[in-house]
Amino acid sequence: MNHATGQTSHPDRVWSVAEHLDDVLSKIAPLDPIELQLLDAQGCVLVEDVTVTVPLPPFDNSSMDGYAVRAADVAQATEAAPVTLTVIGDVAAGSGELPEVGPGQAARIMTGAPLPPGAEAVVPVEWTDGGAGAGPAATMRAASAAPEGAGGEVRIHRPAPAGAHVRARGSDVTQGELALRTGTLLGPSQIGLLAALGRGTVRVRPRPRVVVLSTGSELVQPGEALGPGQIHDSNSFQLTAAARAAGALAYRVGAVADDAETLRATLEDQLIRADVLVTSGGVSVGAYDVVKETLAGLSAEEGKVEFRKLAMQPGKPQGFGLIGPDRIPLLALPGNPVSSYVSFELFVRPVIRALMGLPDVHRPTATARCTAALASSPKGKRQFLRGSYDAEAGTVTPVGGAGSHLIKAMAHANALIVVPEDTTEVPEGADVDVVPLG
Ligand SMILES: Nc1nc2c(c(=O)[nH]1)N[C@H]1C(S)=C(S)[C@@H](COP(=O)(O)OP(=O)(O)OC[C@H]3O[C@@H](n4cnc5c(N)ncnc54)[C@H](O)[C@@H]3O)O[C@H]1N2
Ligand code: MOO
Repeated sequence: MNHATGQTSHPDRVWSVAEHLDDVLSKIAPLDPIELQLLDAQGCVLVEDVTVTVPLPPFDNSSMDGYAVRAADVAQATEAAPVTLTVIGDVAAGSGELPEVGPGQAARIMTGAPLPPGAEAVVPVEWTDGGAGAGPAATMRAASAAPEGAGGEVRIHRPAPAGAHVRARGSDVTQGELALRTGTLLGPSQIGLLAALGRGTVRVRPRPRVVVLSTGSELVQPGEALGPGQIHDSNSFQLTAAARAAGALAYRVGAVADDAETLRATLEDQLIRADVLVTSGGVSVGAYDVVKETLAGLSAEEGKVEFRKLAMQPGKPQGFGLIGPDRIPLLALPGNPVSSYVSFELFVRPVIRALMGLPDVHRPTATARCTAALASSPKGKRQFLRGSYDAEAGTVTPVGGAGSHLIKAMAHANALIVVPEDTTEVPEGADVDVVPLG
């Protein structure tokens, strides 16, 4: 369709991969941000600047299990001439009430516990006798087994200047500081920081809800026996898995028979829960190509889906448009299993990532030395062959042939080999572009 005029392009026009992709992406805007629970926001893009309301750490605390002391008290301590201090109590992590450490005193302190008033440094337990009166201690005894450790005396073997083994309030982030900038992709450590800052929810672009439905009267659900002429529906599983791998929340709808009314009703039902609709099958030129038949004839109110021929192999027939009251993007992919998967990688994955507001919507490409000759790529078409890519060796080996029904070869490949439109043959050992599939 021409955006300016709303006209449909000529049915004989052949679109390049880039033209189709540009047209699709030009109609996709990132989803509106929503507030999500932290773990639901993993993999999403942050849509707010997160500033620090409580510094981290929120209070001065010990980085070691040991004794909180006054620096001057222990300045002269050596193992030969230890300094003896009176232990006034325990400070455990989470302690609210803190003892005041006066001259000649120490408080036994645990990692993460607040530094009590009066104390300036922490002497690790290994630099003391641990209160046992013998040589250097290796460890503290559990308070439950030896409550007397919270009192008595401790001999300090080494000095500790002010600040030693103390993690100062705000030494990680200070109040008012920018912790995470809008546009940040939330991975595990960003989620950890948000939690540390006390954020229970966060504003992000959500994962798109992708509804996948396959069409074909020959399709049978895996697990069920095949009758004559039937095959198992593999596309809806492959595409749903691919949508999840791309970051979407994907829902698989059972295969729909080649019947226009059923397809129309199913699409109407699914529109409510979809940010993207993906169909497979029924887009070529056969007498039962019901996706094309149904969607090419939508009323202006229902939306518009255009069916095109692309200069690519596999994946020549493609449908794309916006349907329903909310104008939800619909991508109608060809039914051949390799065609539908390659089409997903090229067109649906970027749509999902654009909806999520991710900066890199396309997979990176690499150059690799092809270990075998590639013969007879169709002239004028961009061909996507399946390959086994070895990043370390910088090589790619074709897996299976060009047939778009070769499901096993696809499953044994880890990359697509791209043969440009003007190339029909690639000699063994030549460099080719590859798209590694993660
Ligand atoms: N006369 C012509 N015939 C065909 C042309 C053409 O230009 N002229 N194009 C061919 C190309 S290229 C493709 S790709 C396919 C696309 O066909 P459809 O999108 O209409 O898909 P179907 O006819 O429904 O199915 C094709 C093939 O794939 C199998 N299939 C379909 N759905 C599934 C599924 N969910 N799981 C597993 N396998 C599936 C189906 O049984 C067929 O074998 O058209 C060519 N024909
Ligand atoms: O274009 Mo079809 O997708 O080659 O098999």
